[in-house]
Amino acid sequence: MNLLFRIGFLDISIVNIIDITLVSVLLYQVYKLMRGSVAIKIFLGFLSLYLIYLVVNAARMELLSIILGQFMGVGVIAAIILFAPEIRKFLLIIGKSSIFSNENVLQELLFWRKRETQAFNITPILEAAKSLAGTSTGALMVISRSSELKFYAESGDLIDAIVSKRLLISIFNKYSPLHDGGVIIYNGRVKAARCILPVTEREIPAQFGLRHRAAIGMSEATDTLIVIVSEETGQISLAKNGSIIHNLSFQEVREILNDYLTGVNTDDKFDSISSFERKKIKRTKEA
Ligand SMILES: Nc1ncnc2c1ncn2[C@@H]1O[C@H](COP(=O)(O)OP(=O)(O)OP(=O)(O)O)[C@@H](O)[C@H]1O
Repeated sequence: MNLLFRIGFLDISIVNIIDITLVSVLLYQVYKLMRGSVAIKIFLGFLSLYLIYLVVNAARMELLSIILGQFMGVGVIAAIILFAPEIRKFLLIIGKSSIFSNENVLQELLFWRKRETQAFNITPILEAAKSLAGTSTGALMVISRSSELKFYAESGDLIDAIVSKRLLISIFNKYSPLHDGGVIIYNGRVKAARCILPVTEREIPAQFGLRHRAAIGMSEATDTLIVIVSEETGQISLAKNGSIIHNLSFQEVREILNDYLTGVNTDDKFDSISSFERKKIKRTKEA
């Protein structure tokens, strides 16, 4: 059964409406994924060309339709090459939200294993951050609640030691061979140090260098919370889901870290990069 509606001279069926709704949702998701990156301009260019192609095709303008049709055919391959990072990110997001992304959930289903608790004592992390900030020592700590992040851990040196203030301070000490890159902390253990994290490709405020770029990139690619201690200012920031909160007090870091590890939604606390810029401009004007 396919109900038909007549709007003007157009006959629209329920299937058409579902089709249009799904395409709109998909396009919006793609737009959200690319917002702020250079790729959005290329995407909008492609979309405009495709719409012109549809109109030209419907109007039966054959010559133009053939030319644009050829361009669209090559365009798909070109789009795959041009949008490779965005396609990768899109697939990662799907993987992240799927049941198989969580190693423990999979193990639970397959082996009926009891899930280990992910909440652990965060005081050593906070005290280390405080001490590192006090001596303006740069640090990047990736806290994961759902996975060991083996792929990223293997890019650095595997450690697998109980997290402690002394250990973290030793790792990030400027003279330590392990201080470059990020540490990965999972289930109360420092899994690895000197890890290379993915760098965001979005435009971010000029004040953020590579350390912050890597933290934002890691938060885009995984469900992790990243603690950043700035070497330049000694300030502490947190990154999650591609957003960042800057210059936090230790109490704020403690609260957000606690909420994250106990599964409370903290997303509303994080500024998107654009709103961070807007707030900064407002603060400058007010001063
Ligand atoms: N892809 C990456 N993965 C992990 N760590 C990285 C990555 N890129 C840079 N870093 C770390 O960031 C350091 C460089 O930080 P940089 O000064 O450029 O950043 P920043 O955001 O300005 O931070 P700060 O405020 O501490 O100066 C490097 O020494 C390295 O430890």
